[in-house]
Amino acid sequence: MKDFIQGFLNVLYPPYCVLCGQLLPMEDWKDGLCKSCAESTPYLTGNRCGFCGRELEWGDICHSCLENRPVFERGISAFDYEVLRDGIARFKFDGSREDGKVFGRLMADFLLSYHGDWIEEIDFLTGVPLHAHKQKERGFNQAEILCQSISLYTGIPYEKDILTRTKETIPQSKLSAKERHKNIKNVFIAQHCSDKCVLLVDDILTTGATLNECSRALYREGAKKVEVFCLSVTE
Ligand SMILES: O=P(O)(O)OC[C@H]1O[C@H](OP(=O)(O)OP(=O)(O)O)[C@H](O)[C@@H]1O
Repeated sequence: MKDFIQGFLNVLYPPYCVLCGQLLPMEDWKDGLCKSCAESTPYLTGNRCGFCGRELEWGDICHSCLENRPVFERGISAFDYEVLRDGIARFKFDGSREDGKVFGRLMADFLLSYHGDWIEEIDFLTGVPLHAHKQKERGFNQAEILCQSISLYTGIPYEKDILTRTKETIPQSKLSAKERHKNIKNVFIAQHCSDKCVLLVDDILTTGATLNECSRALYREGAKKVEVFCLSVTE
């Protein structure tokens, strides 16, 4: 009976790979990934900017982070946004939380595989908050789902409600780079982070303005160190 119901659900909602979107026969479905993406997950590795994770030809910091030097200590991103564009849209805008849990699991795998040395010093993870109205409308906060999953697979504690977004802002995705910095200025407040090393999580880094403003708020409340971990970074 259970198999019958599962088979029926698979016809209604065929399983697909959260990374490439390919529809999958059940036997090829492996924890939300197709065989090819599971065997060769397109993580961002190699020489990367120490703040945003963009590829570098030389040096330690990309042009964009040199121009607007982030206040956070360092940062990493697991994927190129172009690879995840459709997947993030399914997660955030179609409400596919299960996809978000897989993304979080992949972030945990990326952290453990390539930046394992970060884990020891981190006191807790926290996510970029949505404004209460937007969270009600969306039904969830994408960063929270990522944090829960990262915490589950790495053992790093997840602390909710450390950051609050005090103003309902225009989505960054609708604005130019210059407007984004202005739009997000002073909209976050933080609590319960004094003397803590915080790993701040979000889904997309474009200008870095959002993560930077959250970091400012955390430092204002006495955080010892803020490090940033993003699911994806744009070109
Ligand atoms: O690096 P930045 O230039 O600051 O942009 C990144 C932010 O933009 C997106 O959110 P957005 O405000 O568009 O809202 P959303 O959650 O509805 O996508 C994304 O979720 C990040 O939080």
